[in-house]
Amino acid sequence: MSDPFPSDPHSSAPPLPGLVLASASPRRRDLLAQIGLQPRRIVAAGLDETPLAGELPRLYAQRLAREKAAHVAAALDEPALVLGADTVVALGRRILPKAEDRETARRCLTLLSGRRHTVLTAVALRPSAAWPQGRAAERLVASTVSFARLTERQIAALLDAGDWHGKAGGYAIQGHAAAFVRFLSGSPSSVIGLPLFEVAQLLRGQKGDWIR
Ligand SMILES: Cc1cn([C@H]2C[C@H](O)[C@@H](COP(=O)(O)OP(=O)(O)OP(=O)(O)O)O2)c(=O)[nH]c1=O
Repeated sequence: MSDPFPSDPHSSAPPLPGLVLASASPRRRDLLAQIGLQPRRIVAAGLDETPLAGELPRLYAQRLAREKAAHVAAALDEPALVLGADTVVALGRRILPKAEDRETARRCLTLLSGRRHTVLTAVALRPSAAWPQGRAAERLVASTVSFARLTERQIAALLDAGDWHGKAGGYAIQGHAAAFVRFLSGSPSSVIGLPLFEVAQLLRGQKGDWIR
């Protein structure tokens, strides 16, 4: 039987672009899946994330999201829309580190105990050169999180839980720290790494049928 839908080798239609997630974060992949988006590819940018001297938290998050998306977009020779993001925990003008060891997480939790802080997530979209119809776009989302006062024993228990590893500010609101979060004002998905409402809005602003 002949193929009812033969592909036309002479078709001039451009190949469809794919969504590429420029992040090593499994949270970001899971958050995209939550709204029905599956990236065609996941490519970690692997950039140096050291803040510039005196860099303000908002500008830092925006710069990194932009750099992650642009870095991955520049390396692609296929039509693609690249999504980069960066999440920063800020105490006023101070940027708290991403906790890679227990002592850093302990220092962060001690600072956050009994206080309100800001969680900033910047997202950036960059089209690859092979998809010039795409538009560069970005958003910054700020949320406020208030922690209860933590005792030394409670901090030790949070550290033992281990889910602070690789998290901005040394805690995971989706993990054990939730037992100490008095309130969150803003975007829960943004605190975990990707503001889903804003990502959907940005995709709706692109040419093509990315999301309804
Ligand atoms: C505050 C907070 C942060 N986080 C996470 C989100 C981000 O993955 C991480 C902040 O580090 P990021 O540098 O934003 O992201 P990443 O290192 O995980 O991945 P990549 O740089 O490749 O994109 O902290 C939580 O999961 N829960 C929280 O409550």
